[in-house]
Amino acid sequence: MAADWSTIESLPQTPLLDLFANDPNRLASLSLDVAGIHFDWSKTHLTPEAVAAFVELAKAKGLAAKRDALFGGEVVNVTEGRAVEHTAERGEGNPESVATARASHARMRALIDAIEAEALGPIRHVLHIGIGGSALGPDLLVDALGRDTDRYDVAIVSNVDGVALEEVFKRFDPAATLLVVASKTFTTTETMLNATSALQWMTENGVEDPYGRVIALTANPDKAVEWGVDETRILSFAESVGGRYSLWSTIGFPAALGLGWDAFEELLEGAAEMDRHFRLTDLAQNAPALAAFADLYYTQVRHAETRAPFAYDERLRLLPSYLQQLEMESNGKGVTVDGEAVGRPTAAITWGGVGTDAQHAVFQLLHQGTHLVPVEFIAVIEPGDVLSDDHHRQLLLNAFAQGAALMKGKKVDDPARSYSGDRPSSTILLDTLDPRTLGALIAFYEHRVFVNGVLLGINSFDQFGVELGKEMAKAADQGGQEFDPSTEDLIQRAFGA
Ligand SMILES: O=P(O)(O)OC[C@H]1O[C@H](O)[C@H](O)[C@@H](O)[C@@H]1O
Repeated sequence: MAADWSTIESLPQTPLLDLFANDPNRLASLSLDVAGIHFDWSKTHLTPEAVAAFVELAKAKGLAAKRDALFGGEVVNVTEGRAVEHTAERGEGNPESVATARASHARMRALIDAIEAEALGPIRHVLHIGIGGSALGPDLLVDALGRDTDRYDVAIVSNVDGVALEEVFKRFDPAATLLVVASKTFTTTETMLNATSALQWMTENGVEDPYGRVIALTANPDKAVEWGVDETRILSFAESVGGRYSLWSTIGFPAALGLGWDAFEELLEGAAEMDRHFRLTDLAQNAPALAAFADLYYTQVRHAETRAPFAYDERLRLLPSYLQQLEMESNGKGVTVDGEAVGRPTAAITWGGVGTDAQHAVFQLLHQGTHLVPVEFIAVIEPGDVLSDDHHRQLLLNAFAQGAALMKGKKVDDPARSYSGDRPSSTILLDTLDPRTLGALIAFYEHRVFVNGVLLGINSFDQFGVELGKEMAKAADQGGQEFDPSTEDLIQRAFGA
């Protein structure tokens, strides 16, 4: 089979219900189970033939070699001349990098033991300050897994809007607060300003040695020292761990402290299990690869501009925003690794929400709107609540029924009340939501992003697109630079002459 996009573009476009009718084996061939997670792509337009064509394309794009290079610690982030080693944090990768990660985890564990033993005083509150990858991952973990623990009260603050910090100041006791400053670069404006204000709040409220209560999580320890953090409380991680891939590193500290060390280790083990699946399984049976094939089918062949994950589980309510950074910052690119224009759409816009809430708000567009939106349902079989079974039963049945309705549609005489159907969805069903399964789920998404990037020929691991806005904000702050009339007017209105 020719291994290019045209093969995939010329595949027959058969409606979903016909695909089921024509192939009694469809469900079995388009679903699989890995690491306590069931994946079902049978309600997408993928077919065994489409998968075979994508496997050929992946071969032509050198996916296997690129995957080996990723796990081998080679420089795959070419524009920044760096290896990409988040998998080493969970024990999978170049042995030297794995050893470095283990050593940094050991230091993190020792510090957590010391905090638990009250070496830094009677800590009850943990104020974690970071933004982007230094906040979204920890926030997801703590929110998803920390509901039933009373170990520590963890707050994650990212926004430079002082309102975000003030909310936490109102409920935290400064005398019992640990301040965690998380920044890979230790230069991010928002984080450094928030950290300074938090230190000031501690000082103003009588904490004698506020610096003694600061933990820094960073790949730039020198900057943390310069900022005043004692070396014994700097938990560094490797430069080769990207910001949006960093929750496995010491950036996961608030999760490890808030959930306990065993939970953090289980998270890493679950991710490692997905790593091994991704590294060792045939692409036709490989969960991250199949998910990426479905993504690419819709962006390239059906011209879908967005994709929408809906978490049918309150505990996973932060998953869509976590995925927005992971997917859009990684694959929202316009040039290939060789600097050429990609010439085809790259990442879909990731949006989504929480079920069942979203059904009563945005699902109208999914069922009858004019955009094709591949939907992803994420649900958990074991309930997170102890109320009557009705709650969880309603939650799951709604998720399943939505997928069925999108596919089946409904034709009636009144066009306003008709549903076209043939709208795709995939389902990700976790046995339970524990650290291990969540680790595997997040690693699945990471590798899916990687496969998308390789097939598109782009570098998923840089993010130069965020720089220009930062530069211009800095210039505006420093003054002396002339902007366009609109921007000048806005500055004038907000701050006067
Ligand atoms: O961890 P930091 O160095 O503070 O960076 C925080 C975040 O800001 C940057 O602008 C990037 O877009 C993100 O990828 C990064 O996670």
